[in-house]
Amino acid sequence: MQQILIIDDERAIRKTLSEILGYEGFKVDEAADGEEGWKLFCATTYDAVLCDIKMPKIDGLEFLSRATEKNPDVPVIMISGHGTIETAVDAVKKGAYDYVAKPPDLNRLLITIRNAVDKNSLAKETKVLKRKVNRVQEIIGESEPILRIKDTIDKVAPTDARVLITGENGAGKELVARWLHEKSNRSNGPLVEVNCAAIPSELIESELFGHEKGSFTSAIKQRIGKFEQASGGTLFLDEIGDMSLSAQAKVLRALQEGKITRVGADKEIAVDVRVIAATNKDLLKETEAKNFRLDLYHRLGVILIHVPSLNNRKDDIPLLVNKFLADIAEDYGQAKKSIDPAAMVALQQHNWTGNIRELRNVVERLIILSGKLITAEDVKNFVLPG
Ligand SMILES: Nc1ncnc2c1ncn2[C@@H]1O[C@H](COP(=O)(O)OP(=O)(O)OP(=O)(O)O)[C@@H](O)[C@H]1O
Repeated sequence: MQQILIIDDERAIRKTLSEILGYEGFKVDEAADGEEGWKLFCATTYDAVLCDIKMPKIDGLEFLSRATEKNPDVPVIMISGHGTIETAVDAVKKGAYDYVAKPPDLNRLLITIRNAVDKNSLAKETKVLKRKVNRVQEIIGESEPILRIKDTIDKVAPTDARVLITGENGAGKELVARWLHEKSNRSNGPLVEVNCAAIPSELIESELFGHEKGSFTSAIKQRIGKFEQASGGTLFLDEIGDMSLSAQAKVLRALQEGKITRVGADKEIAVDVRVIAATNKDLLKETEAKNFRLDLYHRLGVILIHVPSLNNRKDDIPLLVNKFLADIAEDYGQAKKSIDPAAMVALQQHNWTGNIRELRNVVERLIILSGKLITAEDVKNFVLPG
């Protein structure tokens, strides 16, 4: 139920407003002066406040300034008597949502309150959504290797040291890179990701360093590369093991000198970028096979983080399953399903690929196909072949 606070020293006005708003379905609290109103405001998060301007002790403007400082999302509507209209206009400039004149026109008052409450709930929804979108997903796991990885992230993130993250596809390398950025002093800067395997080798240089208009046939306008885009932040080079040797040479130069040159340009541009790289390949083997430059390997791998596959940290499986059960239920807008301990053991004993996405898909399938309680039978029928 939406809650409104009415602050007015005239009892008759308080009573009338309170009755009407109560009739309209709001829960209403009343305060006879600014001080009492302030105490109530501090104790409850109201959906809107109606506040008289002229009051003993704390007056309406003082209340407004405290309220906007404490919780700027709660709309405050001023009630102005004779001679305070100018003050009311001033209050709106200082952050009041609106004002109504005394005696209030009840229709107008109700519309104003409804609009204010709607605006407030939209603001709240937007905040929740933004938090959901922006938040980096937690690294789930309490196994020894995961605890070690979290510890390394805490130690390494605030430095500018380059990090090479290895592990199978879907093991969680990108998640580690995101946390390295999030916990670094560069977290207000951009995190720019490049999937080196997804870009054709003839385009990778222009992708990384940018190009000048006309520098090659399809370069119809100037383009800023990922190194420049990431300036002040972090550049995440994913699948670095798939980068061509000629691009490797240029990346090496950029790392050595802190400068890049756009394709087709003569001018060098200084870039302030921290590079984090990841690969599912064994880069040392690739250097032996002459597919990867050893000097670049050493430049990139100041700190090495290996993300082990699920089979090497089976203790984490129940935690991950529970997390996915909760996340997927939330996505579907359903209550979280329970899982029988025997079903959990069956999942834990399964021989997983290194890809955590596989486990998530399995949990999603179980949620869709099982009853309220996921049983070992469900796991056998729907998940584990053979
Ligand atoms: N420890 C973890 N806790 C929770 N979720 C995880 C964990 N590790 C990975 N995930 C999730 O699994 C998925 C795959 O992880 P991520 O993309 O980081 O892997 P990757 O190794 O970078 O994969 P790729 O090699 O395909 O780029 C993502 O949705 C990620 O959020």
